[in-house]
Parts: sequence; structure tokens; C-alpha cells
Amino acid sequence: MRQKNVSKGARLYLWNRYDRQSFVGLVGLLLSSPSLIFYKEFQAMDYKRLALVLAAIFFVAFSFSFGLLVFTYQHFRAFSINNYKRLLLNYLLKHNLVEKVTVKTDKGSRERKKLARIYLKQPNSYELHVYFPIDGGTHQEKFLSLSGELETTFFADFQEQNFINEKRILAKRSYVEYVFAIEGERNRIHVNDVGIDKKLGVKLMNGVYWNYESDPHLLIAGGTGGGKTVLLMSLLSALARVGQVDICDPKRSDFVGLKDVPVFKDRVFIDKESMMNCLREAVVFMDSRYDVMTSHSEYKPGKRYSDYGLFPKFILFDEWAAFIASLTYQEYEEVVQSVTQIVLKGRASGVFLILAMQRPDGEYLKTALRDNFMKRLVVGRVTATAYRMMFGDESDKKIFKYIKGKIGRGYVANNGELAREFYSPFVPIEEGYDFITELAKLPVLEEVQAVQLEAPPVSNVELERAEAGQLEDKTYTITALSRKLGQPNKTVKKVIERLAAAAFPIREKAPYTEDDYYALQSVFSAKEAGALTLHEAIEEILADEEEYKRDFENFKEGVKDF
Ligand SMILES: Nc1ncnc2c1ncn2[C@@H]1O[C@H](COP(=O)(O)OP(=O)(O)OP(=O)(O)O)[C@@H](O)[C@H]1O
Repeated sequence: MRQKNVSKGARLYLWNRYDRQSFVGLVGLLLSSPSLIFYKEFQAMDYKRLALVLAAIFFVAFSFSFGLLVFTYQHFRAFSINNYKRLLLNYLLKHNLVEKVTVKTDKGSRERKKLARIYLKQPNSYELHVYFPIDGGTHQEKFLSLSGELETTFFADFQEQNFINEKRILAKRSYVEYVFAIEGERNRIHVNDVGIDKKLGVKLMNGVYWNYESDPHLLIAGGTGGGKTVLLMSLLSALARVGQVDICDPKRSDFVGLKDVPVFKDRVFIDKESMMNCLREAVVFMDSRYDVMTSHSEYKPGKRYSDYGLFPKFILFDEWAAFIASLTYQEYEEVVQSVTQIVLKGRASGVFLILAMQRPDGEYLKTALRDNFMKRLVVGRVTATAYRMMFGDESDKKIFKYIKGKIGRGYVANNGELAREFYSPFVPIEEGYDFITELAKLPVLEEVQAVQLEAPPVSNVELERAEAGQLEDKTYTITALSRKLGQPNKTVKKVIERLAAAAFPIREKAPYTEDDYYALQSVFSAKEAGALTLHEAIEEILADEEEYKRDFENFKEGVKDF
């Protein structure tokens, strides 16, 4: 609970419903008032003419006032926040969340609506904070559980709930604060603005950064045509400025052209053997870095690679699932070993993985490994199960929206945090923007140019895990699974049977995996969100899965054997 008095922004009043009308009315009257200096001329006019002149004056004044209103809403947060005020008022009134007080009048008494002490604040273009009082009021309990409904009302993404305990001398006040991520599309940035901020990391959008040091390893999922490749290219333009980037392109298409770009010279791999070798070498590279770091005269446990002036190294894999699907069992085992090493030791030694695929199924990325990817991004359309795999339990109640035609739109979250809307940097492809030309302009880095992000030191737990070198997959018994889902054993068993009978990838018997849990969670969430029967919810998830399978099969067809 926060103790200090925070600035809560503007208080919400019932008359905020009429903000726009009052603005246009007042400004319109103000603008038309100078015409009063011609009152003598007005007096001399006949009625018809006077009415015509006044109508013209008011028309011009009010049109200008309306234009001014649009301009202020577009450019000033102090005005655009009124849109949220109006939505909130509408919600509170329609859901009877206003208090009613009886006031005496000459003719008896009447009821008057009274609003609790509610505040709104928009500290920047991408966040909205709303404060509700905890003061024993009629609706206090409801005020504590508004996150989901307000998320829908604001068409925003709920991010956090905080409690504020204000201590004033004469009045003690407490509030519950809701923070929402808003206006995703307005906070989209141009590809030229993708860069590195020393404090925050790689800028991907206003308010969205990838700090690879505090949130190592990036996982990207997205359906075909959703904008994965363009996003990866935009990322490359920032990463190649601060470190070395190896690119693996099993599809042999989008990234092949980069092999002649100086910063990526000898760093673009397209055949299976060289991609496996890239991972092998990354492990050797990390081990030799550990040696350099531990034998350094200023060695101290917990220090990171950048503390020794070393640069980060990124390994970017497009279509990871296609790569895994092409491996033999032995090769697969070796790749899993290498990736395990990298996710465990990468942060301290400065090696970071970026894996992109349609959906991170356990088949292609073991769930224990997936848990170590601290930044998650989805672009384009993915299935309900894929959202659960990417954003986990935290977002289990979230309704992920797919908006047709919005290329590069999706969701982003740090592992363990709530997902929010994401728009990948805008690339003016139709105006001739060409990544190869732009990336070719980047200088080849020398080690001394390392950029150090401000991130916490490597913890003892991380070092211990890195030394142990193993990750454990989480598994569940049917009872544990049902408890986690909050459903009776019988219902869960029934859903498993139905999914398995329809060839959905789910285990029929314990031990169940995290992915099985996410698949089941998708069914129960679909049931709740769409007020469906269990049967309808299962059908919906199966239809989703069919579409995913078709897409994936088509995609595999397109990938030549490499
Ligand atoms: N950020 C963006 N800015 C502008 N246009 C974009 C953006 N992202 C995607 N597009 C448009 O959408 C098209 C498809 O995007 P992209 O190739 O990145 O999809 P993908 O998810 O990689 O698809 P696939 O898996 O089929 O390769 C691009 O050719 C481009 O025209």
C-alpha cells in the first residue's frame, strides 16, 4: 500500500457529461461577443436582416468553436481525457454506481445523484490512471473489482491495481488505483524511431521497450501475414547498432538478402547445419566470456558482461518451429541443450535469444525453456491457446481482441505481467522503404562501443541455476490441474476426452503439461467470455485449432527441406 499523497489528477463530476457542449457554447458566445460593439447598427436593422446577420455571426463563431474543440481533443491530453471521463460516467450511471441523496424541496423531497470522490489522470499519452475511494461508501466493494469492466469500457488494457493510503491531518483517505494502457495505435512509432534508450532498452512503441538485460530473451508469435518479419527487421535495425546479431532463417526467404549487408557479414544462416552450429558456437562464446569475466582483475560475482566493457550478442531465429520440425531426434536433443545453456547463462554473459514462430507449442519449445523468455510479443492473429501460452495465467481473464486489417497489431508483456496492446513500428513499405538499403548504412561495431543498459545485477539464484544447467518442466496430476483451473475433476476429464477425440494436441493421461493447462484454460475462458455452453466453447477452440493447423501445414509446405 502506497502511503504518500499522490497526485490523482482531475476529479470526476456529473456535469462532465456536458463538457463538449459547454466548451462549444462558452467559446462560441465568447467569440461572437465582440460583435456587440455594432449594437447601434443592429438596432437600425429590420428583423429579417438582423436575424440573418446574427445567424451568420453565430454560425461562424460556433463553427470555429467546434473546430477548436476537435483540435484541443486531438492535441492536448487535458482535453482528450474528457473522452475517458464521459465513458466512465456513462458506465457509473448505467450500472447504478452513483449514490442517491434525498434533498428537501418546497414540494416535499426529491432524489439527487451524487458521485463518489473519483479521479482520473493521464500522465502521458499511453497510460490512464483511475482512482476510486475506499471510504465506506455504498459502492466500495464494487470499486475494488472494476478492472475487467473498465478495460472493456475504455477499450484499453488493464495493467495494475494499487492501493493508496493518504494521511492528511484532518481527513484520512484511501483509494484504489487502476492503471490502464491506452491508445495503442496513437503510440505507434515510425521505424526510424526504433532505437536504444540506455535506461529502458530497445524502443518498440511509446511506452514499450525491450530491456534485454532485465528481461532477457524475446519470444515472438504471430500468424502468417501478421507482421512478424517486418517487426524482426525493425528490431534488427536497433540491435545491430549495439551488438552483434546472428540471423537464422530456416525459411530461406526474408533474411537471405541480409547476407551482403556489412553488419551481418558471415552472420546469416539458412541451412540446418549452419544454424545448429550458430547455437553451438554461442555456447562456446558464452563459456569463453565466463572465463574472461571470472579471470578479470575487477571480477565480482553478480557483475554483468557489460560491466567488463563487452558487447551484447543476439541470436535471431525466424520460424523456429520449422527449424525444430526439420531435426532428427539427436539433433533436437543437442539444440535443446544449447538453448537451455543460452537461456540460463545468457543474461550474465550477454547472449540473448529472439525466437519467432507461429505458436510456441511445447513440441517446439519446451515449456520450461519458454518460461525463461522474459519478453513476449504477439503480432497478427493467433489462437486463444496461443495467447495463453504467450501470456500465461496473468492474462487468463483477458479478452484478446483481433482487429481485422490492423497489420502489426498485437499484444506485449513481460513474463508474469499483464499483456497490453502493441503496434509494431510503422514501416513505410509502400513509399519504398527498403530494409536492406537502410541496414546497409549501419557501421560495423567495434567492441569498445558497448552500450550498457541500466539493469539490476545478476542474482545469486540466476547464477546457481546457470551452474546447475538444467530446467524442469512443470507437470500436473488431474487433481492439481483441476484445482488450478478452478473446475471439478469430472468436467476437466470430460473436456480432455473431447479434445483428444478431436485430435487436439493434449495429453490424455497425467502427467499433464503447462500447455495442456493452457488449452483447457482457453476452453473455460471462451465459455465464460462468450457465455457459451461447454460444448460450444470446445467447438470454438477446435475450430481455432483447425485454422492454426491449416496455416501451419501450408507454411510447412512452403518451407523447402533444408
Ligand atoms: N509494421 C509494419 N508497417 C507497415 N507494413 C507492415 C508492417 N508489418 C507488416 N506490414 C505489411 O504486411 C505484410 C506482411 O508482413 P510480414 O511479412 O512481416 O508478415 P509475417 O507475419 O512475417 O508473414 P509470413 O509468416 O507469411 O512471412 C508486409 O509485406 C507489409 O506490407
